[in-house]
Amino acid sequence: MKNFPHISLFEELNAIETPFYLYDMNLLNRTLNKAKEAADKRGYFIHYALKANNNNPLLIAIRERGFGVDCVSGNEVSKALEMGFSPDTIDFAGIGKTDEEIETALNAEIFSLNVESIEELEVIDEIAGKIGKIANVSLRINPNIDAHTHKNITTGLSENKFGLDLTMLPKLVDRLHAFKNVELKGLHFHVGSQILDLNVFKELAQKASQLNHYFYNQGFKFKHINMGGGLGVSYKNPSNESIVDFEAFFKVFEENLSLPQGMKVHFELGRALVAQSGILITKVVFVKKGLTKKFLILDGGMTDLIRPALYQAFHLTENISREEVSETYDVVGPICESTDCFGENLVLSTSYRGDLVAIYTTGAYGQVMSSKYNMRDKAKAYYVANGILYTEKDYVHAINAEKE
Ligand SMILES: Cc1ncc(COP(=O)(O)O)c(C=O)c1O
Ligand SMILES: N[C@@H](CCCC[NH3+])C(=O)O
Repeated sequence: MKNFPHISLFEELNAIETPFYLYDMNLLNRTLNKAKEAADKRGYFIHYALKANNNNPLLIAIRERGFGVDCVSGNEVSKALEMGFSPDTIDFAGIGKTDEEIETALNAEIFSLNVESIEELEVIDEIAGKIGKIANVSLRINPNIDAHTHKNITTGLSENKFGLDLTMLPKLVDRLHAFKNVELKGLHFHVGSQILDLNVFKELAQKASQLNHYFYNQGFKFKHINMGGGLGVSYKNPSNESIVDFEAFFKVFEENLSLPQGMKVHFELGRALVAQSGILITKVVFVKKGLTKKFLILDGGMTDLIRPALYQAFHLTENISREEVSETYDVVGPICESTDCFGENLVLSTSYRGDLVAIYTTGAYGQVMSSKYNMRDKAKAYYVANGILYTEKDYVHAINAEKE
């Protein structure tokens, strides 16, 4: 259990019904502080990509540091507003916004609707006209950059369902002046997720600067440029690399963006802000001997954490009930699907029925992507702060009491 930082709480954790998510609020706060410090010193603004995790304690910490929110559905916009984020810090992306979702965003007068097609722009213009609003809009351009990440989470290559293709720009520019109820505020990019190669961001910064220049020369003087999210985290080494190098990330943009004076630079980070703060805790139900393999069958499965099944994603997995590392297992969940497997040939402590197993780096795209398939109950969330274990209600109560 080299990586488990909350072993002093073992008895309490062992008494909770598994599987459950455990969030480290001290680590979250340190991560947010580092990100903010590196962004603030360059005048950059971060919208947290709420899709990564929408639990209230995390959103409160994010709001309190003055971050905005990046949303991808009308319900996410409503959630951000409900949690007290100021409308002028909320942006809304997504290729298939419904009329109702567009209306929700327009009525709330959010910072920007990030538009992904000419067809969408036409509808936004029409709806804004109908309800007497001027829509704040940014154009999501697909810069045709290879994000060098898993093919299922890359979004910036040509003929991707996301964004406006570069070849369409002349046609787009011709049409832009015709929209009466739209104010073009900025450009938006996002090329993929879990990007570890900073050269991808260097290429993005350079291409984005050229594209902004192209629009500038056509008379479009945008107020902001949004570089999206996508910064990756270490799934292999969560305890040694618990906080992403935000300084190095923002420096790439500082060195490679070339923009007119006064233009604001925005980001939409999700995973890098919250992934390492979450751990999925699950219990060994059976240790099953196969013909040549041993299976560790857990009570947590792909309904609780779908990333391994969906993207063949690796998450470091440890038996936290025992010390010595000595056996090789295929670690699987109980769901009736062959892809319900957290990892093959993983080396863990010799494990026994009832042991607790920690699956790390699950704060982003973990709990939010859970389902009730097989009529399973959803895993609950617990929070640790300063060595104390809380339910969500108790944690929110404690931080409110602290403020009084
Ligand atoms: C448009 C957009 N912005 C931001 C994000 C956040 O990405 P990440 O969690 O990789 O930072 C995503 C998800 O990939 C996205 O699609
Ligand atoms: N959900 C994905 C990333 C997609 C991000 C949204 N565009 C993951 O778990 O890695």
